Amino acid sequence: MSDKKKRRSPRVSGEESDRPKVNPRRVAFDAVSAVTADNAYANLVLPRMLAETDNSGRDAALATELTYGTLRSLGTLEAILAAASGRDVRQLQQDLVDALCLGAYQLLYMRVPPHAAVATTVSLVKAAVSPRVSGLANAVLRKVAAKDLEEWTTELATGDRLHDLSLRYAHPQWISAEFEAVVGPDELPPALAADNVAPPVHLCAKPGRITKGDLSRETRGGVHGQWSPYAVYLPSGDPGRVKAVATGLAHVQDEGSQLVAVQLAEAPLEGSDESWVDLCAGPGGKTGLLGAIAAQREARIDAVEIQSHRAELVSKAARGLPVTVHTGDGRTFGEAGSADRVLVDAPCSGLGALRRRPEARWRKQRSDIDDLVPLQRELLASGLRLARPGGIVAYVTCSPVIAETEEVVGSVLKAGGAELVRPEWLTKRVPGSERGDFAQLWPHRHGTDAMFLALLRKTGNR
Ligand SMILES: C[S@@+](CC[C@H](N)C(=O)[O-])C[C@H]1O[C@@H](n2cnc3c(N)ncnc32)[C@H](O)[C@@H]1O
Repeated sequence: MSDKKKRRSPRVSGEESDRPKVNPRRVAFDAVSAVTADNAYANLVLPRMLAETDNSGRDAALATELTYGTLRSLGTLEAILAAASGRDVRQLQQDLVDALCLGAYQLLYMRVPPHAAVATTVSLVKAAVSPRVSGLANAVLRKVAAKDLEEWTTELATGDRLHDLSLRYAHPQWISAEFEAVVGPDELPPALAADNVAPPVHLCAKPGRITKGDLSRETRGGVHGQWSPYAVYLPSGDPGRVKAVATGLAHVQDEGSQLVAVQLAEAPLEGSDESWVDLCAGPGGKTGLLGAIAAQREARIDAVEIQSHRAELVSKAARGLPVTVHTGDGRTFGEAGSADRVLVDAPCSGLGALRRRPEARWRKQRSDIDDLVPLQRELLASGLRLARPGGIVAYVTCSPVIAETEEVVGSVLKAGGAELVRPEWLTKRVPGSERGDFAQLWPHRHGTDAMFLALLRKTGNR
């Protein structure tokens, strides 16, 4: 993404409120601008803009495809625009770059006829950027339109495999390198491609509250998930409108997140099994599922979250379940040796969920991971401190990156007092999920987020 230059806020209300309807391309432009100029999150800002501008049905679908697709592909679009314009796009004003990226996305990734993509983008530039640069926009987009995506990526290829794949599949090269270190070179292209496909909504039927069958009937056409005993795939529509979701009997949760939570509950354990801890609980997806399982087993959960607004979300997710929510630091929480099962769902880079957050890949940097690793180690060490001898700790990340996963676990194990347990409930259920002694799910293999799980048993005092 090019350098962000501050400028006016997106115009979806106020000055446009007297207009009967805002064009979906303009909505997409405003959403992309809010992301590039104001660091907004597309999945938060776009639904609000669509509602405020009365866009629904096909118009909303077009605005969504334009916004999410453009944001996902930003690095590749900017590289192509740089070649077509003969200049570094960072020299151009940001709102012009946003409009050009939207136009280039329609030319290269959608079936919009070239004359329509160019004409509508030039009109957008005139209205939303400045009539002075509409000629430049027209000239650049005509050059972009002269080749298709395959021809552009071939022309811009350098022969460096990782660079060329990153360009083709629109990922920063450092992320491709991190994925390749786990899946290897042959599986890298499908792993990258899967991040460019919007995921379906997965629901979790809380055990003891509603069955999968009843939930799928309520969703009218929802099908049972492939892996999790509680997953239902929502065919379409707003999950908030499903009655079971609105009443808390079910919740939205990626199937991979369900699997790692259930694996903690399914790990063999000798002795007492009544005191569970969820050490990084917000916003409460896994607490909700584990809380429902705990209720069936007469166990109870202490759920810890450092941010108070996220702790409130956990309380909401756990309503009616045997869960006590604490706002506090998981590194210092609780009494050593008191817990039978502990979940450490650590804050991480989130590189396993890039398909859900269109702009995320361009915002993250490798140094973010270096900043997270010490906290991840401390939280895992704290989880082991809380576990009683023989107790089980699940270390989970929504990232496959080696530094956040194997290396964190390896360094904490070095301190002694714990051993690895193979997550067999999960790996037997889900082919292709074994990663040495750990479990690793992938969007391209399993249709889930790329969740990592390590199971540890406390063997002595720490
Ligand atoms: C990956 S998210 C957890 C997702 C959650 N388990 C779920 O399934 O909905 C990590 C959470 O840990 C919280 N967190 C970060 N540092 C923490 C700390 N020191 N103690 C407790 N929670 C922390 C973050 O605020 C964030 O809500």
